[in-house]
Amino acid sequence: MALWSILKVRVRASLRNFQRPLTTIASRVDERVRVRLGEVVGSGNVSSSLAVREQHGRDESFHACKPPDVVVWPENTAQVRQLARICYDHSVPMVPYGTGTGIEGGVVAEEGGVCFDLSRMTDIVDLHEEDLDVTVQPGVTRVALNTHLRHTGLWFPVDPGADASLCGMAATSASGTHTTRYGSMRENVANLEVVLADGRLLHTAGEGRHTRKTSAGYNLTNLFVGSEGTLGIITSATLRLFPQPEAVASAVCPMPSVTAAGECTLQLLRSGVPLARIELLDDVMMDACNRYKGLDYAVQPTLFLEFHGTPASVQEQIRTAEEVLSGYGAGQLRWALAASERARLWEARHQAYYAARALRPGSVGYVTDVCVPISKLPEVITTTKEDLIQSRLTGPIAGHVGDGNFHCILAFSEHGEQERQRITEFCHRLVTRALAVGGTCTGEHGVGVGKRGYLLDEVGETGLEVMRQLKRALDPKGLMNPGKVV
Ligand SMILES: Cc1cc2c(cc1C)N(C[C@H](O)[C@H](O)[C@H](O)COP(=O)(O)OP(=O)(O)OC[C@H]1O[C@@H](n3cnc4c(N)ncnc43)[C@H](O)[C@@H]1O)c1[nH]c(=O)[nH]c(=O)c1N2
Ligand SMILES: CCCCCCC(=O)C(=O)O
Ligand SMILES: [Mn+2]
Repeated sequence: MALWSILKVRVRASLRNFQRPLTTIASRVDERVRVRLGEVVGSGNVSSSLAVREQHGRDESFHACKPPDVVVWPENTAQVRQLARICYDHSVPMVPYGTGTGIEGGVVAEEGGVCFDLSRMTDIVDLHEEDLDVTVQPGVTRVALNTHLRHTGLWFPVDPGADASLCGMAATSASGTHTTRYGSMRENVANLEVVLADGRLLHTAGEGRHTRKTSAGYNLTNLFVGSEGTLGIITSATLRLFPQPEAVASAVCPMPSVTAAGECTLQLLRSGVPLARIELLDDVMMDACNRYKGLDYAVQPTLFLEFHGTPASVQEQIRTAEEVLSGYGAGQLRWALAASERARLWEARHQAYYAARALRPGSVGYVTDVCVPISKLPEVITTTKEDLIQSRLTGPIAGHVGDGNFHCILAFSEHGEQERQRITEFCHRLVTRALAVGGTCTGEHGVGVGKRGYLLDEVGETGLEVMRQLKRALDPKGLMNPGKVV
């Protein structure tokens, strides 16, 4: 059987496995419900216009738009609870919406229903500078938080390329370029306030609690981190903060091959240098970034590095790192020390998604996201690059290599059916390769609609069944973001 047919059979089989715990889902939001929703939020905060619905029925990815029936903009938690209760009573699906920057179709309204756009809840509720934590409402984005914190000497380091909402980041278990040193959302959320499907209010670590650690019962906080709107609506998040580093140095370092870059990354991690960031861009990605941002970096696999600490410790880290790098044939390091130069360097990295898509103007981007044990990274990334060449695909690679996590972005024309098929097959092989070495089908973008077919292989039958039991317990009518994750 051709690979494409095998793939289709497998995807169909795993789709059949979805025993969504829904009872009855109303296919449309009728006028009665619409009126009740409007009574809660006021007429300016509810819309059924097609343009607004279409804008909310898709994210930044290629996943097809499926608009919700209504969009509501609650302004506080009490309103979210009342809206949820109305949806629950009328068995209407609910889809939470942060900033729509997701790339696995998480906000696509698979079964219509009500989209909860949380962008008007923008309060930074509690800043405890002395405890190094902060509580934010779901409309607060990471840039808004860090701007607010600028004069406190503190910051929140989890940084996906997009300026996403922090509660959306909790919902997708996001990470970013600083994760290798500071962790992902999983390590940095201390408490969540969540409106459950029936309107009940849950504080995952207890109301008002904001400790650095707890061993009080089940870890409900991390049950909701990565739940992608399928278990409840996050109406506030308590996050860990860090002191802004006294000294920062960034560098760009060309490497002879992706294999050397991967092996060197491993050795740097083993050497104990507390790398603040280590990112790999392959030659194709460097070329795309040069073109997109008007830069002149060497078109070679390249490591982007950053060191944080006191001035003395940064110097020490750099000395060790340079020794390790030279052992792997690294080229000349280009340093960025001033804040503006560093910002330029990292802006080029963060725009990788758009730079890759700009290689083919008018294209859409098929983004992959796998993560493997760090020791397997050199092998998996090298094989993936060979696979791209054999598949006749242009797929720049960028990776958070300190975490064993990397992406290819395959820019394709919506009309090129054959090319799209080759891309789907390539992505399937990539995920299979990652799973085979003990990796995961998604390091950070989440399952959404794109990775549902792989969850069974990844967590096993019992794992998936326990996830579904948890879903049924919290959302017995199957109304929370139906068609996603489990
Ligand atoms: C250019 C670029 C670069 C990157 C990325 C995107 C883009 C466009 N991303 C992906 C994206 O930014 C990330 O998934 C964010 O966490 C999504 O946050 P939004 O607020 O946009 O959620 P969005 O609105 O897209 O929703 C995503 C999912 O979360 C749910 N959700 C949102 N808010 C919720 C809430 N308050 N309560 C419950 N559920 C909620 C939604 O229902 C949906 O399932 C990423 N990601 C990453 O991890 N690392 C990276 O490096 C990058 N880089
Ligand atoms: C090859 C670049 C793909 C980028 C996808 C977005 C993302 O997660 C990132 O790290 O950037
Ligand atoms: Mn990423």
